[in-house]
Amino acid sequence: MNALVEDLRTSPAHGGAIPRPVAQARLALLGTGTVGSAVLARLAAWQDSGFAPGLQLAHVANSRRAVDGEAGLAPGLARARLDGSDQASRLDDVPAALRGAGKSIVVDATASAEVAARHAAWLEQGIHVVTACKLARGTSLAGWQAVEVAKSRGGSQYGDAATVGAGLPLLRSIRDLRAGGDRIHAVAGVLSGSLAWLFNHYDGLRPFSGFVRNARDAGYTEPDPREDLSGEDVRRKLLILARAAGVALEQEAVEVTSLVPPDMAALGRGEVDAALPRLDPLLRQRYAQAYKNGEVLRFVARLEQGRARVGLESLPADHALAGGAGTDNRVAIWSDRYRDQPLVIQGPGAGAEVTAAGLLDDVLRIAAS
Ligand SMILES: NC(=O)C1=CN([C@@H]2O[C@H](COP(=O)(O)OP(=O)(O)OC[C@H]3O[C@@H](n4cnc5c(N)ncnc54)[C@H](OP(=O)(O)O)[C@@H]3O)[C@@H](O)[C@H]2O)C=CC1
Ligand SMILES: N[C@@H](CC=O)C(=O)O
Repeated sequence: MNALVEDLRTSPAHGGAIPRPVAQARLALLGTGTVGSAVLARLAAWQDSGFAPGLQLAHVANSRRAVDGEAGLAPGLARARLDGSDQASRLDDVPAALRGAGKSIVVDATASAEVAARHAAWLEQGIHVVTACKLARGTSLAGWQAVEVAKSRGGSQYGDAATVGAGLPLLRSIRDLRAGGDRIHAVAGVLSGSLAWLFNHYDGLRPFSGFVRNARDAGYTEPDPREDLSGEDVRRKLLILARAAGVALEQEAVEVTSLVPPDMAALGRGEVDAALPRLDPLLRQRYAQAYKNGEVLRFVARLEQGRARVGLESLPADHALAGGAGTDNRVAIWSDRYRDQPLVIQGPGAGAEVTAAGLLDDVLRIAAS
């Protein structure tokens, strides 16, 4: 914490977390990797402190196994129960596992297209979906529309705060502005936590590929880091933001400039790590050019005048989009209200804990609604 700012946790006025009276809700957690494990850890801490006692963990699954708990699984023991389970993971089993008193909520902490393809069907059955995965709303326009239709047919809610900015109040702000009668004019910024981290750390001396491995090991990248490096993950985030802003873009409408050379894009997933050094020459050259101009590299997404694009830019170091540190996303939003000076939202845009917190904020909101 910044030494100039008083840490409120040490202030006598600080009362800690307020126990939250939520109506009963049954959760199915899909995915127990980087993000899913942090969801379990947060639920376990809540259980110990008595926060949100109405939440019950009814089903936990990864791609291989599943475990059910009619009376609720203890979040702190769920991983061990899952590892010892001989029940196969089957998405068809999820609705039955959620049956019972209270609201039913699927928490999608996977990067799976197969799981994303179920979101609309679950919503249509009245099961709420909270997701970190962008594949249902951030790919085809038809997929986005299917979620909208299913929500209204099922009277269900879709929690997507964690899909952009790892839970930063980006989608919420855009929706609140529109709900207040504003029109969004433009959105521009750094939307990738891993690419932010990479370009905040890369020094042009040590190989870029080494930094990619560090970002992956820290849990910032997608399970396949090419999703980040190719700009595809940022394309999805920009599409989700654009659609929330009222711009119904098809995915092909976003111009994406990838950092991944074609020979690396064609490799199987298991071959990617050894091939990462193929990134190094291009990045060394782009860094040297920017450095010579007194500039910095940032991977920027822009939605301006109906045009959407994503790619690496060389920006003056004092440019409005060049600020931030670590995994910070930094996004500027122009609207009727913020015409000259944009609304700027900045904060960590990747990482297990912030993403899990974003997911569970949506769970609490839905459970309490
Ligand atoms: N990491 C971050 O900072 C952020 C991530 N996200 C999003 O969160 C999602 C998860 O990312 P992350 O945790 O890093 O990924 P991981 O690869 O660490 O974990 C993915 C999990 O999904 C499981 N899975 C895959 N298919 C299925 C299936 N059909 N049914 C049930 N579980 C399945 C995997 O199972 P198995 O263990 O068997 O392989 C694994 O446990 C991604 O969509 C990502 O975009 C969003 C914001 C930030
Ligand atoms: N890989 C993503 C994680 C969050 O969505 C990123 O780097 O931003």
